[in-house]
Amino acid sequence: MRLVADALSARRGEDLIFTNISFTLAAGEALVLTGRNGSGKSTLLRVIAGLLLPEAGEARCHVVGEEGVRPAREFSHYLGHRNGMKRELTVLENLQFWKQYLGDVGQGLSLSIQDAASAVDLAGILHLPYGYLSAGQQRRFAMARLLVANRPIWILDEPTAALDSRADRMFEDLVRQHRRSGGIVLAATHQPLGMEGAQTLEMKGFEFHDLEPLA
Ligand SMILES: Nc1ncnc2c1ncn2[C@@H]1O[C@H](COP(=O)(O)OP(=O)(O)OP(=O)(O)O)[C@@H](O)[C@H]1O
Repeated sequence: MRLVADALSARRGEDLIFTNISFTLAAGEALVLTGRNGSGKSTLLRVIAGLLLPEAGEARCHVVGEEGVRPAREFSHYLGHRNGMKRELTVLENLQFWKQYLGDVGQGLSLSIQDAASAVDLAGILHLPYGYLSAGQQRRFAMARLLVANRPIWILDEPTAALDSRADRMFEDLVRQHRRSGGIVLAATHQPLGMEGAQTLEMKGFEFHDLEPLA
């Protein structure tokens, strides 16, 4: 599996946020996005995940043994700033929904919901409504979503916000394990996050132009 971002440009509202971004990631490789607030990190991650249409270019996957290419979104997990869970449903119901909705793609097997809960150190509270959990517990279960459906590309936007240092390490291990089994990881993060040897890409954002003084 290879992920290729080819000359991507994206617009938010009227503004071009970035142009001509290209990179290639092979199985097991990772990319860390850096850059100041508002420089376009989340926008690029959302474009690759297929949640925003690019203005130009494409993000595609080359799958070993398959002819042709497929959109990167078909192989991607996206963990954004929000957890993507319904507060009124139990943790189990939320994860059941995601397991069924996302399904497995590529080689490799997903974990059962019980095993995913254990992997994020929260076995035993699957029956609780998601809204009852602490912010850190909610984030851990959002991470468990990455495990209940097998998708080779993990797209992570500040994934460890709200986590304590123990949970940071737990997530680092999950990222390392994912990469060892051939997974690809893209992240906007200020934490080390198991991203050893990762490529980095500094987002510059669009240029601010000086405003004309008022007459
Ligand atoms: N829905 C939107 N409509 C219009 N402009 C937007 C929208 N979302 C983001 N932007 C603008 O796009 C630019 C890039 O935002 P983005 O969230 O990609 O940056 P970021 O590098 O991830 O920032 P941060 O580090 O603060 O999370 C910013 O100038 C932001 O104001």
